[in-house]
Amino acid sequence: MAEKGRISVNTENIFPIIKKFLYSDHDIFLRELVANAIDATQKLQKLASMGEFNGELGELYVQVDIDKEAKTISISDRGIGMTEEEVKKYINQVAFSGATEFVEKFKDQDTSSIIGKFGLGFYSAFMVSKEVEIFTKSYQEGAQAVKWSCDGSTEFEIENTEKENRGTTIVLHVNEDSEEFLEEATISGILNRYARFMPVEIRFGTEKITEGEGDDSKEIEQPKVINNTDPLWTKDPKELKDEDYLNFYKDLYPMSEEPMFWIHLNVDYPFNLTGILYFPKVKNDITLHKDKIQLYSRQVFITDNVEDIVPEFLRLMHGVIDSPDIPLNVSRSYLQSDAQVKKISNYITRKVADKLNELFRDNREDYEKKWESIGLFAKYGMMTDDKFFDKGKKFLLLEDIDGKKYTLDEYKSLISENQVDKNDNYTFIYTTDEGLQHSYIEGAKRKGYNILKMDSMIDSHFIQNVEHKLEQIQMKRVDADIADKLVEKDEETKHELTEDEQTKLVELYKKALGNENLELKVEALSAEESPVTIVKPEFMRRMQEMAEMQGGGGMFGMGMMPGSQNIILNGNNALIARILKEENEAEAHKLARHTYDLALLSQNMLKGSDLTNFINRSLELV
Ligand SMILES: Nc1ncnc2c1ncn2[C@@H]1O[C@H](COP(=O)(O)OP(=O)(O)OP(=O)(O)O)[C@@H](O)[C@H]1O
Repeated sequence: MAEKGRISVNTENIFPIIKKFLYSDHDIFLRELVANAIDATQKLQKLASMGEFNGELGELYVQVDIDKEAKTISISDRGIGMTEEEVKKYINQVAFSGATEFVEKFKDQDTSSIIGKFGLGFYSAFMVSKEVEIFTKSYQEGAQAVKWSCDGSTEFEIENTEKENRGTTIVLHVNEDSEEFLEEATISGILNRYARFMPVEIRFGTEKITEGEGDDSKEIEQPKVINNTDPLWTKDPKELKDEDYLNFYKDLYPMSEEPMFWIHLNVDYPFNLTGILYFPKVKNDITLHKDKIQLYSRQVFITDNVEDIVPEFLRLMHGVIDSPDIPLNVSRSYLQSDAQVKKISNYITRKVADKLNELFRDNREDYEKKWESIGLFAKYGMMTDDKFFDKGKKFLLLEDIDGKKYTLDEYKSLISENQVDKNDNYTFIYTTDEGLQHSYIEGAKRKGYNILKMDSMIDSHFIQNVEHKLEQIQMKRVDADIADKLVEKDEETKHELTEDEQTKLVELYKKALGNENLELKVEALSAEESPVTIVKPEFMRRMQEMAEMQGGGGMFGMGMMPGSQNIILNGNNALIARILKEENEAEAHKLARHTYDLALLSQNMLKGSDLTNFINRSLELV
């Protein structure tokens, strides 16, 4: 029979493990200790508000000090403090049992983010200290102050001590490897990062201010408060003006351009979340804007890596999210499967979609002006989130080459006359480069087609996505086919050439161009269309682009994939007819070559010696 048992972990090993695991992020010891001090202060405030503490509250703040000579850092609060029993219970037992669990669970993982989860918060002090002392006096009447000390082994000492004020002071005797933490700038930096918006005043160092006016003014030194205890997101949106939001933004991102607009998040059911998300003006370089959202838990800064809480596409936004309900201190894979996190992520997505919809509805003109930036969010969102896609269909705008913007529905009705093919598909014709695709655009315009501009970085992906998700829409780049064939209709232009003549023409071109493998086709186009056109069929071109994106072009190298370029000969063009009738073979080949070069030229594909030859031949013909 199998035997069941428990893996026992010896607490002797804990400190080395904590130190080893957490070495990458030593800074957080200060966050943990200051957060504890703030908790203790808020608990006292709570007791007072419930009438369970009737003593003098006094000035409530957390004081951080460094003493370079004694090599100590201390964190003091005037919160609830602890009795001897409480020290034994909360510091000794909880931490040690928590630490045991910690060691068992995460022996083999990268655990730099899981510290607080198991009540190791306080123990993070040992990452930077060779000895830690706690001086504490409970808020309860007549409480005896106690001193606890520990040198990082599992032995601790606890004794009675004298302490004037209620509350707790933690003294860290900084170890040799951590002396950087005795620098004012280092501590300032850490406090600025983690404690900037903590809810109880934190004092560190002093600052000089001028008091009074004119001759009476004097300089005085006063404690420096490093935090803003009630940041904007904790306030009632109804009381805030645009200016407040813009100022707060400047505060958070001093170097950034003004944002376009923002959303104030505020829910308390089924989870707790507040925050402000800003939409920056984004241009093409998405990566520059990523990872600017800061995540807080009850005003304690946790991280600016919100990968798993905020849907990918919304990571372009800036701002803060504060939620005590996000399990911050657990591993990433856990976060991804956490139902709460999913709900939060869905909530944010919905809010953003609603905001865009509202902007669109309330002020279309302004919305259109901001479309360049908004479009990135909208398209990115529609690609990555199906629910967002459904909402986005209403506020997505398509822009044509004349700069006119349409919703999907508006666009469909615009092209319903002329650009619906024989299978009832709406054909959206787009250009990625107006300069390069100019001759094709002209051709399509002659047919009365509308041409969309799809030239942003995200568009090529977006196109595939839209097609896939929307029925009866097909996207074709303007050079995917000759203008006559872009929208496939039943009607056919009559061929002037017989089958034999067509075969002869193809052979003639192959010979003239000296390449048997060219994909040549004779089509009956209108007489005024060019004699030769090179097209890049939509499907093959996308394959090629994909292959290139995946590096090198796969089995085809950087070259052209077969079938990714077709040469269309216009059987109804007068010049083609003349080439076919030309009895002098050399002359026929010369003309064939020339018409082909013209097609290349219109696409900016005529290069090197081919170009030189073309110029010489042109001069000769002139
Ligand atoms: N400054 C303090 N004043 C009063 N009690 C404190 C103070 N610091 C710590 N404690 C007590 O010690 C306990 C353990 O602290 P520790 O930081 O290890 O874990 P935690 O704060 O409970 O959890 P976490 O840090 O994971 O949020 C606290 O819950 C609290 O009861």
